Amino acid sequence: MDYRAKHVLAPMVRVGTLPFRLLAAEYGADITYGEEIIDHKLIKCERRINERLGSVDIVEKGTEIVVFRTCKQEKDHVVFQMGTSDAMRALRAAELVCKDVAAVDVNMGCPKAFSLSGGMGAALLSKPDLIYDILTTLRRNLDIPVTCKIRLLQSSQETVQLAKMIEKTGVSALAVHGRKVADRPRDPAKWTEIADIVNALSIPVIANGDVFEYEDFERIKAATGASSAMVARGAMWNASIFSPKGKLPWEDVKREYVRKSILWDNEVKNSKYTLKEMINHYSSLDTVEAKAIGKSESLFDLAKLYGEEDYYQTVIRSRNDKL
Ligand SMILES: Cc1cc2nc3c(=O)[nH]c(=O)nc-3n(C[C@H](O)[C@H](O)[C@H](O)COP(=O)(O)O)c2cc1C
Repeated sequence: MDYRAKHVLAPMVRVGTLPFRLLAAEYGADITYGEEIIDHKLIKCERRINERLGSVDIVEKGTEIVVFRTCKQEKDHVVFQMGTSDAMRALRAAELVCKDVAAVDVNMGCPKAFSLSGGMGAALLSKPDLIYDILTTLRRNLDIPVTCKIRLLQSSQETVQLAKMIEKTGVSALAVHGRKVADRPRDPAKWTEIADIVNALSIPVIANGDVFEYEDFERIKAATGASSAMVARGAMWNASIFSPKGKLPWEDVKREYVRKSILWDNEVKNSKYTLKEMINHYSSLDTVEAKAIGKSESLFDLAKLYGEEDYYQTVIRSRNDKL
């Protein structure tokens, strides 16, 4: 996969499942990351072809719990992001998905207690030997590109040193979220510190942080010199941020997301979460609509809420015809 001059959908837990990734790609995203999935979870799974949906499902063995769903439409641009703290476990996990995705990425930026206590996410940033071990193990054993996503360290000098070590592992690209571990989302992303990394590396850098409009893709690239730009919240609120023609009304995007959730049988909790994030940004959670989402227990409930019952029934009929 080529990581230059790309507009990238960032990994987002709960948000970045198949319907959202396909939506972002339809609007113009060149590369779409899936939500982070922990290796411990993945190694308990098996790969199943889902004939009814036309998807590939990674399912927890002995259950119907879908941990990761993908399909051939996105095979050449979807990135599987993993949480790990162990090279061999990371490899076992990656082997389960590597035939169905374009690349594998390791999350080295998550500041949440769950990740840190498991030695994953940002905990890796202070363990360069372990980073080296994980990335070289994946790279030597997989036929697809391997990348990682980091946050900034305390000083720019330290981040550059780490980034150079990461480059030596042979990764295909490095995504940099321009915030430090202790920074909050409202703190401005430090584009100048991303620029320091770009200047020191030869591999493509994907700059991430505070892209909220289509024009910001070029602004962050110009300010950092990065090859590509990645967006999280700006896309979560309105996935049409990727469209060069400008954003569509968020209500239209929201409806399209509901339809895609139905089409790909998305986990309803994830659809509810994503819809609420959109509504909270553009309107309020204190609305009839938001409260009705809260009470919805199924995709059919969401279909009813948005007047998409006919679409829902058509999808179900066509799935049943495939049996
Ligand atoms: C809802 C949500 C979920 C996220 N989940 C992940 C994740 O699974 N893996 C990851 O590396 N970063 C995750 N992030 C961080 C984003 O990928 C991104 O680095 C951060 O939000 C900064 O980009 P932005 O300024 O465009 O929002 C998440 C962010 C949000 C808002």
